[in-house]
Amino acid sequence: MNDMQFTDRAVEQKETKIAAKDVNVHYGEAHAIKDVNVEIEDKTVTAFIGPSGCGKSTFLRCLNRMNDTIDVCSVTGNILLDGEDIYDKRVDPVQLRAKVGMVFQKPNPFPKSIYDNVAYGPRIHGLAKSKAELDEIVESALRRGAIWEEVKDRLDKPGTGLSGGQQQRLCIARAVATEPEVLLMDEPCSALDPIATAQVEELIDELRERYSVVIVTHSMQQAARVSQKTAFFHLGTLVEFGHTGQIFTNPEDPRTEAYITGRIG
Ligand SMILES: Nc1ncnc2c1ncn2[C@@H]1O[C@H](COP(=O)(O)OP(=O)(O)OP(=O)(O)O)[C@@H](O)[C@H]1O
Repeated sequence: MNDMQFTDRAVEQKETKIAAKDVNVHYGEAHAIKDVNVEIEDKTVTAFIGPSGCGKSTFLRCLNRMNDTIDVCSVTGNILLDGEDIYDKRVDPVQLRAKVGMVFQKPNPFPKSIYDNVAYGPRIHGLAKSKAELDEIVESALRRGAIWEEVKDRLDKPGTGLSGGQQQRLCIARAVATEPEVLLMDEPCSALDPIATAQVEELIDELRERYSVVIVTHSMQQAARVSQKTAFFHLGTLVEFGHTGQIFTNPEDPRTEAYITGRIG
């Protein structure tokens, strides 16, 4: 692990954005997440790592109630966003997902123009009062997605006509267009080539100035490059959570050490 680069060695404590308390997730009889407690900080990139099937994506989906869409899935415990329980029955999941945006493994632009991909969320949430205001929101989101320069002359062309890496940055622009507070990313680079991966990683580093970012990744190099905090999951349990540098260089739990040295997974 000595060849890894870490983004931020400063041990700077940020405010808690999301607090998970005693979270358990079942798919029918299968117990996928076991008593997870964790505090995710604002303006920080947190990486979820661990072997395939350990529950990273399941836990990520708890954070914006995406698991609600899976019939057999039940979630217990509390997940607080700025101290408010997101599973409270007064919370509208659609509003919640505007605040806690998500970017998926495979870029999934809508079959619409580049402009409409980004304008969709702001339109349904009534964020713009005029066409000029909507234009501004779209431009600003595409800039934050680091793709404005590449698409500004073809905003009316289909989003699906872009390269994979451009599509993923468009999806990031779409996610930030509704002014989220948290961005969840489920292996956002796994369908991208190394150049597009580097661009998205650079973008993730910029996004943390404004958002709390949580990224699921299979690549320990990626976790080391982009995150300040790392959570290691194993068999549905959160085994270890701490500063990325500490997790990779001086893990406390033998299971974490076995994973990062390639002995499990
Ligand atoms: N929709 C579902 N229905 C039933 N079981 C599921 C469902 N999604 C996940 N699981 C189960 O929950 C467990 C955790 O899966 P999950 O996808 O969260 O793991 P993961 O760590 O993200 O894996 P990977 O790295 O392979 O994506 C696995 O045993 C998986 O089979």
